[in-house]
Amino acid sequence: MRIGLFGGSFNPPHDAHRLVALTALKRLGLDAVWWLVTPGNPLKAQGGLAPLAERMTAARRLAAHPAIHVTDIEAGLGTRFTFDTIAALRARCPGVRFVWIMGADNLAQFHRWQNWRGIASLLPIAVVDRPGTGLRAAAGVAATALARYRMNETDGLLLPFARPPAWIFLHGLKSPLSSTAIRALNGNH
Ligand SMILES: Nc1ncnc2c1ncn2[C@@H]1O[C@H](COP(=O)(O)OP(=O)(O)OP(=O)(O)O)[C@@H](O)[C@H]1O
Ligand SMILES: O=C(O)c1ccc[n+]([C@@H]2O[C@H](COP(=O)([O-])O)[C@@H](O)[C@H]2O)c1
Repeated sequence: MRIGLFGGSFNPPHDAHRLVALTALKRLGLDAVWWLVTPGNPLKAQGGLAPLAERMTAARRLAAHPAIHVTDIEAGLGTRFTFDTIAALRARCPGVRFVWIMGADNLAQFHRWQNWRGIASLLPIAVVDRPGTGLRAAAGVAATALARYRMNETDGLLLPFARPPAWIFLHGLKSPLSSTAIRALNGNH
């Protein structure tokens, strides 16, 4: 089993989340993508964060795909830091090949995540391009530090089997959508 882990605030979820998941499913040859709806991103202020149950319901409605599973696994595990979540999932699912999926904006600040080098040594990572952030991400601290482990974009199907550290930057269809913009439209910052 090859499973993509796509963590996010999903506050609210939008079509770009679905596009990222579908891109990863196809380009990495995954069996499924699990959306890990976070109880709260450790680096983001929690003001304005909708309740987890509300974000779960909206994410399930939006995902609507047999290979996308929307979960609140981090609430169940009692983890918030991605390193802890991945370590717990790997211990529970020894036969599964997990891949971490994130947008390019998160690669740009990946070096601020707790034990980010540890995350990169636990599992392969797929970064999906995002308008306005791709160049900054590709030249950032984490991308530079991990440069020698970057795989060719055409080798996506090999990524789930690669020994970490290993990562890939997927370009292709890009969506400008963001939860921030949707909250602003709804008058809810
Ligand atoms: N338009 C997009 N293109 C590529 N990746 C995206 C896009 N929107 C979100 N992502 C990625 O999806 C994951 C979850 O993102 P998140 O739920 O924080 O959405 P967001 O739109 O970035 O929210 P906010 O605007 O509140 O920061 C992250 O890895 C993020 O990089
Ligand atoms: O572990 C960390 O230190 C860490 C710091 C920032 C973000 N994350 C995770 O990154 C994922 C994307 O978060 P977000 O808010 O950009 O959607 C989500 O699963 C967060 O828990 C994790």
